[in-house]
Amino acid sequence: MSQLPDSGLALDDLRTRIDAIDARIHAALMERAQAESGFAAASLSAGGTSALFHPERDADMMRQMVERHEGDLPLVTVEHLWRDIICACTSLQSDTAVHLDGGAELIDMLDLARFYFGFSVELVPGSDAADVVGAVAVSQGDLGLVALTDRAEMPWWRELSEAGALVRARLPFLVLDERPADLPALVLAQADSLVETADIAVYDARWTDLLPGRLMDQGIEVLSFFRSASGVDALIAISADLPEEDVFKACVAAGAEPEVLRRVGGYAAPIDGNGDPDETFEPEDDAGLGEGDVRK
Ligand SMILES: O=C(O)C(=O)C[C@]1(C(=O)O)C=C[C@@H](O)C=C1
Repeated sequence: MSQLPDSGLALDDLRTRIDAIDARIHAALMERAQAESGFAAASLSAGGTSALFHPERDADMMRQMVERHEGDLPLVTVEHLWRDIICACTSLQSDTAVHLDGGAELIDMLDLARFYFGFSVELVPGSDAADVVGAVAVSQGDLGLVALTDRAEMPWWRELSEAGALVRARLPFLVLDERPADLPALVLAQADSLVETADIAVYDARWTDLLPGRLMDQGIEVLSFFRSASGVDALIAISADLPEEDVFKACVAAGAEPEVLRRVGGYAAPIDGNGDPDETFEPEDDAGLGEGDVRK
């Protein structure tokens, strides 16, 4: 009879053990899918949408997972399995499609979409980010996936609004030095009351002149920017603890006095999967900016 050196168990015994574990996993999956019923109605009465997309809750669950994770199985594998399970369960409650930004490499976009939303949701290719914003805004609770590039080809975030689509999550959520599905992206969804609980607030900020290099000193991350004829259109991220007037002051202190400053969403702070699970991800620099007031 063949033996496996690490466990000392015979092949048949190992298979019996695996069968028992699989039966427990399968039973738990069926139980979870059943437990999901009732969430759509509860979500609507809590001020959410029927989409059953609650990224702050997702973030809490992922943080718990990171804390209890041990052993050889890569954390990112557990993340993906868990995302697939969540989306398979929610798709029993609501039909949510995900609209994809056609401006990004299709293979990267598909990888990201399937990693986070599994195979239970319909994917709808869009022509560009603005198209995705529009599609989410008029949908029955669909989501949008927009690739984040330092420099945008158009200020697509101008169309984000409380009445339409807002930024609701940032991907990848689990930040690792190397990981699959690593295209930086934002998830868009229709406004719901739960956006207020996000860790990080996202603003549409516009000012004349250059993009100052001192924004990061004020705790402002430039997610993306567009250089217009009159100045800069930027999508910026800053702690959601700050009231809007303090965000304005922070921009002014950095040398970018906004003519427009509009809150256009928020997201749960990504987890740094490389280090201490209690620490949230801190971006290394100002979206690749150097020291001076340079990028035009
Ligand atoms: O806890 C919720 O609010 C749910 O809607 C349930 C659930 C889940 O399946 O665990 C589903 C979708 C959300 O994104 C987060 C969690």
